[in-house]
Amino acid sequence: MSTTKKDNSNLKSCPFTVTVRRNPPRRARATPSHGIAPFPNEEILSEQVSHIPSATSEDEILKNPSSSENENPINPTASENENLINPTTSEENENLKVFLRIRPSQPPNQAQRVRAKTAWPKKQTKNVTNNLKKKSSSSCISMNDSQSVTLLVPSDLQDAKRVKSETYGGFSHVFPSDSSQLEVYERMVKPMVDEFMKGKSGMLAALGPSGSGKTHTVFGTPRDPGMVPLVLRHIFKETEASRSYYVAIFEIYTERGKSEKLFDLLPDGSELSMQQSTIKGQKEVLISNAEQAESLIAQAVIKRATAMTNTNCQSSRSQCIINIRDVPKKGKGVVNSKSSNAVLTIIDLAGAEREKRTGNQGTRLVESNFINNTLMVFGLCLRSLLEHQKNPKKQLQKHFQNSMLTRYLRDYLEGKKRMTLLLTAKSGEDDYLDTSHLLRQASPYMQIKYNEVEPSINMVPKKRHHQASSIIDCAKQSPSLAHLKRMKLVGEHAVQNAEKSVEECDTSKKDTSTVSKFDDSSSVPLKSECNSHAESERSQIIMRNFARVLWNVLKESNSKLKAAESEILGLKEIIGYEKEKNLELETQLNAFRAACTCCGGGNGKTNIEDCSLVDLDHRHNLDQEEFNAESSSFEPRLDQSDAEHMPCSTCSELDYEKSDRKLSISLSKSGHHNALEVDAMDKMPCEIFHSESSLEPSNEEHMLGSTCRALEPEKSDGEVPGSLSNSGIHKAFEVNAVRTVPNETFNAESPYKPIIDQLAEEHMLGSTCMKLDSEISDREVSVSSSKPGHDNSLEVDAETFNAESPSKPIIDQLGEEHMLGSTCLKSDSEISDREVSVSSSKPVLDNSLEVDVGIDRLGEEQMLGSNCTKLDSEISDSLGLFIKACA
Ligand SMILES: Nc1ncnc2c1ncn2[C@@H]1O[C@H](COP(=O)(O)OP(=O)(O)OP(=O)(O)O)[C@@H](O)[C@H]1O
Repeated sequence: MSTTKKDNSNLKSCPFTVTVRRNPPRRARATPSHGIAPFPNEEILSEQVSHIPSATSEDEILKNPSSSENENPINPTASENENLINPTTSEENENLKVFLRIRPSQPPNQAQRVRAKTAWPKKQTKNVTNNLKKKSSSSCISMNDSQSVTLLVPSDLQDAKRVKSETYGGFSHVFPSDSSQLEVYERMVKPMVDEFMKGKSGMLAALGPSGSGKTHTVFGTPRDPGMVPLVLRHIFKETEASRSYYVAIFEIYTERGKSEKLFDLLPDGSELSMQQSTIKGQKEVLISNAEQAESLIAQAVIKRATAMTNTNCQSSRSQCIINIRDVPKKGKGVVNSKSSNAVLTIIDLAGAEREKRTGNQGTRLVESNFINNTLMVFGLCLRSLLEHQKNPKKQLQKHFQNSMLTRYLRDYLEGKKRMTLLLTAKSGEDDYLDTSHLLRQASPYMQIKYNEVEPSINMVPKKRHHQASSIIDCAKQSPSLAHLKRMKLVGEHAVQNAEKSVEECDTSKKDTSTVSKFDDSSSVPLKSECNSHAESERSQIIMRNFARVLWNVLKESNSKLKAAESEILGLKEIIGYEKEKNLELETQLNAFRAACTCCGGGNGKTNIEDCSLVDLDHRHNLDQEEFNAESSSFEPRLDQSDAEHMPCSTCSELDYEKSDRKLSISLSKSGHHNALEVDAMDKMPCEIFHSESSLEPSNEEHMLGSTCRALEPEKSDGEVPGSLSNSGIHKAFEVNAVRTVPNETFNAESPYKPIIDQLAEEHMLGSTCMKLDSEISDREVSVSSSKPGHDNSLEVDAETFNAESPSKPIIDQLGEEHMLGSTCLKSDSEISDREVSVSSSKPVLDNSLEVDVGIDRLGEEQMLGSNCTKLDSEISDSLGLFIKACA
């Protein structure tokens, strides 16, 4: 009652309320002039309430429904005051009925509790908490009369957005927050049920934001049953012995937002499928009493997908559809005039959700998107229907195709069948946006007219009579012609009815798809004719569509085939090219082998003259596998890809101008360690080679490239042996340049080992691995690369005459690539005689090339390709050529 008082006060203030009409189509309709009480004052309301059966009088209502509607004192639509309270006139029946139910605001502590239980605490911002405090203190919606409401803008929004209050009218009825389930049933659902009992199909859909009371209205609670249980109670009270009902209940749900799915909510129900507007495999349960039906519904509700959100602790995550179908029982030749296949559909739509409000995340958010999307499509369908009705030039859009729900409800959404909408709204201040959105969206739907709805049951026998009489003739004609002719007999809505009858046949077929107990003696011949007719048409359509789809698929696969063919051609070309390349490489390899043989193979010392014949320009093209396969003691092992440019620059530059010398370079790679060791052993009194340098992995990159070592054995004769070994994972490549000159001036040996990390090797040798200038003294320089296990090391040892300078740059695997590639060694032996030996050995798993230059797998190709060993051999041209050949 307190709410009523509040509503009354709101009513008084109504004339002073500024009404903002944002969009003309949304404008509230003028209040009908035919004597609607402006607002149900307290007396009227109390009178109404007294009429509305309480829990005790419920049975009473259900006891007397068989009495004529006009005699039913409980049904306000039939009472004398009907027009005063419920403005549904025969005219208005043409329109889509939109009811509005306002949910009572929750007590603050209850609201708090709901949120405390929420699964998404993170999204509870300060604003929400503040709003919570304000909540229930004031209402955002006030009833003007039983058909209109005013939406009051909360003060904070008023200030911020200068939004004004809005009035929405024209509702079939507005249920205040204190209205009971029975009242709602009586006013809204009972007329539908009555029509259903007469054989008219009908549909009721509950629409509204999350937590606004849709599920409560549709299903209710055991103590306060909702529309579905009340409908079932009603129909079973009224049921004649010859009638039975089938109940089907299913939901449309999205699983992780992937696709929409249908689930049968009946016991033993499973996933269903949908073809066009028909649900396949849907079960129906024959119910014989209200208790059985209610327990069935209760079980289904338990099975339904629900989850906790910030707005509702048990929020529906799916669109739930309940079908109650009226099927006449087998009678002994008695035809029930009321027999029909009318279906009463009640839909509890999932609530529209605003992310801010619900605080949904993850799966909930995906579901939320699905729900909102479906509702949007639902709204679009109705809007399109409205626009089409207003302006027939505007085509009826096929929005219904965009969701399962709308596909299923196509007839309703295209205005072919009557539907009723129940809008549920929350009245809290913080619910303003939700409520405003709902009313703005849905209130125009009440302008939708039903001019082309299916004929009532009274027409059916008539129509069927005509049909029956013409069927015999029609059977002889072509099915479609017969069909059209048959439809012409129906009357002024001939064409419409022609379509409808086919649809009806379809629908009846749909409806009876899974029911085995169907029997109607009166309509069996007609039905079977109709069914076969529809069946053939449908199968034609299906076949046509199937052929079209098949054609498209074939076209697609044909184009794919063509693309694949052209790709194959391209690949063939590449293969041909690769083969050519391979052949070329093989010839080079053979030439190389010949050259190696001339060197005596293995560790034998190089015959410079012979080796000079070997052309090393293409060594980087040599395939490593081929190398490995037949590498004897004299085979440089080249890396597949990394070594490509290594020899391109200056692997080693040796100037043997005056002195004898020995140069050895070795690269080893073992375990996870890569090292490039450069040992320069010179026989010079090597002040130069007294340093030992170990390079950290990260910094190694250019170290050898820049200042590895410069050796210039210019005066002495030299011997340069090089070796590369590669054993399975173990590879070693050694380059030794040994120059022996009787002049034993230098006793210093300078083995210096810059140790370079795998990653850094790439450029190390690429720049200036070593520059050895042994201008005066004889010396011995050895460069070796070995790679045992996963360990790579490149060692360059340079030994001068007597002095041994321990300088070993150890370079890691990846760094080898350019280290040797640029200036690994540059040896110029201009003046002195020298001996260069190149050897590569590979005993099964072990390859070693003991030449002057030894390069690891990764680095070999480029190293030797460019300037691995650029021997300025004015004295011996063949030396340089031979070292190239090694690559
Ligand atoms: N008229 C009402 N009287 C009493 N309680 C109500 C009423 N309407 C709703 N409620 C209560 O409000 C809560 C939310 O209602 P309900 O679950 O029906 O909302 P909903 O619109 O179905 O939400 P969703 O779309 O998230 O499923 C429930 O606890 C319900 O009992």
